[in-house]
Amino acid sequence: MERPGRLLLLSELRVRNAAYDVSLNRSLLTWKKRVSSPVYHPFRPSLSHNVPVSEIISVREEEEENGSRQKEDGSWKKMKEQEGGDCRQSFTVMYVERGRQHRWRCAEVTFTCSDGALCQRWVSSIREQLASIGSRPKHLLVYINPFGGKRQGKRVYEQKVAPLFAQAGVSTHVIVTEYANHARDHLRTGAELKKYDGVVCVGGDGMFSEIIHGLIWRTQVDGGVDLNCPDETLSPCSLRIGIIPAGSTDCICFATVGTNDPVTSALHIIVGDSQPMDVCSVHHNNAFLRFSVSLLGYGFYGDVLTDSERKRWMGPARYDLSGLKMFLTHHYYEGTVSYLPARGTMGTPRDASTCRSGCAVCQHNGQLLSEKGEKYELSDAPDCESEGEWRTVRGKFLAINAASMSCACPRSPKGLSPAAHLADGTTDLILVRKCSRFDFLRHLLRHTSKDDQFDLTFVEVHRVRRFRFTPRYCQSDSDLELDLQENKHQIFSQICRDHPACGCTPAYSSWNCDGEILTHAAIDVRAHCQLIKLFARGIEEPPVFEDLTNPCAI
Ligand SMILES: Nc1ncnc2c1ncn2[C@@H]1O[C@H](COP(=O)(O)OP(=O)(O)OP(=O)(O)O)[C@@H](O)[C@H]1O
Repeated sequence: MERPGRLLLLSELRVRNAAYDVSLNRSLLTWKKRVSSPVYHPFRPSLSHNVPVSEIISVREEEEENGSRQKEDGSWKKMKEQEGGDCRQSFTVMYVERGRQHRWRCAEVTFTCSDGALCQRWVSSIREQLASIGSRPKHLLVYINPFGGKRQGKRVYEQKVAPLFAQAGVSTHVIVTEYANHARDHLRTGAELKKYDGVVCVGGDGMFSEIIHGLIWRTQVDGGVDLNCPDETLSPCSLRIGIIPAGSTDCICFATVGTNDPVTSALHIIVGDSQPMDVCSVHHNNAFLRFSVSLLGYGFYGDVLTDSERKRWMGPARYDLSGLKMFLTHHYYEGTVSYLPARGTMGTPRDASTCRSGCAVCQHNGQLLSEKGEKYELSDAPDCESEGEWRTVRGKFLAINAASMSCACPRSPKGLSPAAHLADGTTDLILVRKCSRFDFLRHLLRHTSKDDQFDLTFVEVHRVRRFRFTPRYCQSDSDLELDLQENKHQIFSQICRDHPACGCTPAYSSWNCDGEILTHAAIDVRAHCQLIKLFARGIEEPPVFEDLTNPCAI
């Protein structure tokens, strides 16, 4: 077998009339400027460029005629007449270049050689290497929500994404959705999934949610899995999902790529990245309700969503207004939370390190908890507090949040649970107990600061595999009687849920499930390890040394 470092080609080629030694092996394309004086100069810009073959987008041949050169796409590009009038051939390599804040751009470099046959060898060698990368998608199914965010989805796709796919030789079948849940329903029944290597959604988090609901549902039906049974082992989806951000909330894209930029996302799709991701299933009384990949929030975040839905006409400003209103209203809710802690797994919610590209915690826990591995058995149902590993907490809560990822977004760069992982098979259960408005404000402000979010006496956090919530009014009569003896005042909240005009705290809130309101408050949530895969690689650590002087980048 060929070793990755074996040299495939080494030639002297020209870049902008300067001589370069250019080499290609199975993993790297390198071009290094020939210097007349070998004396080391500390301030001379770097003269060597390395591009991993995995990050080459495409290579195209340029043909010269009478001092001009014709691109393969038929357009003409003026070139300086070569001295002596010798006929030269050139080819252009397009590759990924990293910019600031995890943005990727498409850069290109044109190599010129005097020998046409040599030029051909270079082009076909690079193409051979690209073709041997099995993870790159060739056929994609694309859904565009034309009404997401600022209604720019179609334009963003056509102007920024489609040309890149065409250059990289990726063919697409594009469906512009005509109504809500069009993409979900098409994936469930109509789509011929065998024809594709991946599904791309152009839109926001709501659109992504449609895609995963369609894809996971279809995978379970094809695999004979009963989604209504919360104890079923779900079948992982084989098709990867790409997100081209074009919504008003693009948190999933931000959390998995590190930026909300359509070009960056398109390049991650083209190079065939793969980022596994956990999905939580939400059930009520043995009936499937929804999937969640980011935030399940009861109390504060549920109320903000419910209120903001009534203010849709305001646009994204509605979230600020509803947030302020719900903060001032300061409702708290009673109930029982039972949870199954993650045992034997790496990482805790209070770790200083965060989930990054190639995360060791996700890799370790992924092997331990994978849906197919079944090495980790979930304990029996929590019928009584002492059974199995289940733990139970009762109380009055301002917020109950389950974060399956950090939930970082441009507004809250660290997110609700900064150390949560994308693919470790767990969710971070955050309980914010009843406290003063001032304390709750301190808690909320920590989403935007560097301070430890959980270092507050009224906040507790648990990394869990599964949890259940029962609001107080759903508890058994005997539970209620016991509670009423403890605090007679509670009976009014029970009455007040039917009489909101009296102004007392309502008895129950709603769950905000990735931006959708759930119809039931009593839910059973289970994390499914690495159920889906995205065309992403997680957030990359910034390079130790960045070559900012690359003269070939455009
Ligand atoms: N053609 C369509 N017409 C109306 N609604 C659609 C259409 N296609 C998709 N939708 C729905 O629009 C909703 C919002 O879409 P998306 O997430 O792309 O944008 P968004 O601006 O981020 O939305 P929001 O912030 O309101 O969640 C999704 O829940 C999706 O089901």
